[in-house]
Amino acid sequence: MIHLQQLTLRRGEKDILRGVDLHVNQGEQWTLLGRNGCGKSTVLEIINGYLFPTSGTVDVLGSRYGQVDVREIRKKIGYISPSLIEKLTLRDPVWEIVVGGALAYLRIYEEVPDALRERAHDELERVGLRALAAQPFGTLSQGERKKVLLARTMMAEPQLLILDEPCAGLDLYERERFLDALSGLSAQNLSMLYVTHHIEEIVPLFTHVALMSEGQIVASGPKQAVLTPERLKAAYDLPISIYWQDSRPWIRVGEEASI
Ligand SMILES: Nc1ncnc2c1ncn2[C@@H]1O[C@H](COP(=O)(O)OP(=O)(O)OP(=O)(O)O)[C@@H](O)[C@H]1O
Repeated sequence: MIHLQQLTLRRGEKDILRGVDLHVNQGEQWTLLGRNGCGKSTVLEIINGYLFPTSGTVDVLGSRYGQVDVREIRKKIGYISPSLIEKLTLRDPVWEIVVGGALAYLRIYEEVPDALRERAHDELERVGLRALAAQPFGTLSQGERKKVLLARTMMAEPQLLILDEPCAGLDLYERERFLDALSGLSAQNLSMLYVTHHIEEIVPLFTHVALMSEGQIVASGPKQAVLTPERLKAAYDLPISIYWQDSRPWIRVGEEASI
């Protein structure tokens, strides 16, 4: 699904990426963790074809970037970036925002076929928001808006879902509802790459973790193998205790590493 090999990205005097390797296979659901500024969003922008590495190779959904029209690949990728909400029109009804995902439009200016309108309502149903379909997008809570983005993204039937800190700014309740909605969407033919600062967001849905530090992936693989106190300490420069409950990790910052 995603194969990044030895990616580097240099901007001026700064090496933003310093040899990133990442291999995401079909049916795997990944989270990408790392401190502020370590290069996570840059990696996502490269995968979406908005940034090009200085060196290294990028293969996404079987195509090598540089040899294909990335706009074609982008149609198969659902990308929920922090700036997406700002591009949408707050007075548009929720169902129209969702329909826009199928047409790759930010606003709808044409008659929407009934079948598409129905699909938008079905996607809203999947994330538990059908009742809000006619409401202006701007009247929804932050958590509801994030779930609308999810429904919108699924309209394009992506094979890859890339989410950059989708739960940022959500309260505990909204965060859990969002993660439930995301878990409800998971399917064998959909892979995810989810960036977060919060280890407890690595719900059972997620199978793999990549840990980034200073422009490199310092560990990657099945989540239980990667999320060890030693590795987290190295990545975050803090003593961190971790314990698992129902395949979900919880952390505590502190010296006593044996919870
Ligand atoms: N155009 C640019 N020119 C110079 N430096 C840049 C440019 N774009 C990004 N950077 C730097 O690259 C580094 C990585 O940024 P990036 O946004 O990928 O980090 P991140 O891990 O997503 O951070 P955060 O968790 O804070 O969102 C940062 O230090 C940032 O300042």
